[in-house]
Amino acid sequence: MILVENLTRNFGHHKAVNNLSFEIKLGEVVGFLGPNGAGKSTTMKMITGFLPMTSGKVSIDGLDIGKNALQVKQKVGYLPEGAPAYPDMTVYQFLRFIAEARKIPSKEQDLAINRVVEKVALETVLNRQIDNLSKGFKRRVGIAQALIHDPDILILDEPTDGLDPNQKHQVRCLIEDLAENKIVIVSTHILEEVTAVCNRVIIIADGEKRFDDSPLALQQRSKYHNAITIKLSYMADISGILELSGVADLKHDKGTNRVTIFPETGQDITAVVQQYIQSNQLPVDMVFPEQGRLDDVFREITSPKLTTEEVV
Ligand SMILES: Nc1ncnc2c1ncn2[C@@H]1O[C@H](COP(=O)(O)OP(=O)(O)OP(=O)(O)O)[C@@H](O)[C@H]1O
Repeated sequence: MILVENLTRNFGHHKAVNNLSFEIKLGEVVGFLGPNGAGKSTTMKMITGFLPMTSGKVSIDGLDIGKNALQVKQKVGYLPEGAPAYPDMTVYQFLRFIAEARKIPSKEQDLAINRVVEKVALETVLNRQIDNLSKGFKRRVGIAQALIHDPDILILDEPTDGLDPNQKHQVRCLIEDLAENKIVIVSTHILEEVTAVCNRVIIIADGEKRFDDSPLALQQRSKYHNAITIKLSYMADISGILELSGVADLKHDKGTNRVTIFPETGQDITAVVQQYIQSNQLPVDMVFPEQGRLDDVFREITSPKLTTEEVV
């Protein structure tokens, strides 16, 4: 278990992380989200013991990181932002080097290297120089080094940043696979990542926690959650839709002839809308169920807090 209590880090007068508290249990895959400069990497570095905190407390399985840094680091695998490695080394040399640095006994190193090479599928590039690998493979090498000592906790800072869609997909599948019996924290500013791989979302902005709940709860904050958009092939009278039970509002974009129908909170309006379309023989080309627009929710959650003077 990870327990973070009132974690704070100042750089000069700037509070990069401000009084952050949360608790993460085994089996949780946490998306740690925030805009650029929100304090994600600074938090990750403090949780992994790579950066001293200004104040607060981090403990892992009851061990205070300030007092037991070495023991805590043995429990944690960390992929820093940008997945730094030694570019002149081959993948094998790098993993061997990390196994040494992690003080894995010589007799167990081959086993540890083979295990992560298989897990992360690095067999085909084992003897290639890291510098010459694609970004996707470089990232996988970074994940392999984080896993080499078989940690219970995996902290990945922007693991899919800069990857193409196929590579992103591969890394996400890998994270899902790894998450089974670990705690995984994935720092990202990519919203789709959260719904793809995480079962919990923590959002920070200006170093402070702004949201901590499930990805579904995040989607439910969107006005578009469970809304339905229909595309009309030509103009038709749709005024009766607003009278339907459970419908809160509608938006008609006359340029594209798309109508978005918003439900009252918690209502499922699929059946009533479909029935209305049929009984009124509306010229509908397509029907799109909406999941919720996370971009809007993210903007709302992370927008700067207004001061009392600004509110007045
Ligand atoms: N070593 C440092 N010295 C001074 N300021 C720093 C240092 N490291 C981070 N900061 C500042 O602290 C704030 C938080 O930075 P951090 O890198 O943690 O943000 P982030 O959420 O990871 O951003 P990004 O998504 O851009 O990586 C930023 O304003 C950053 O400029």
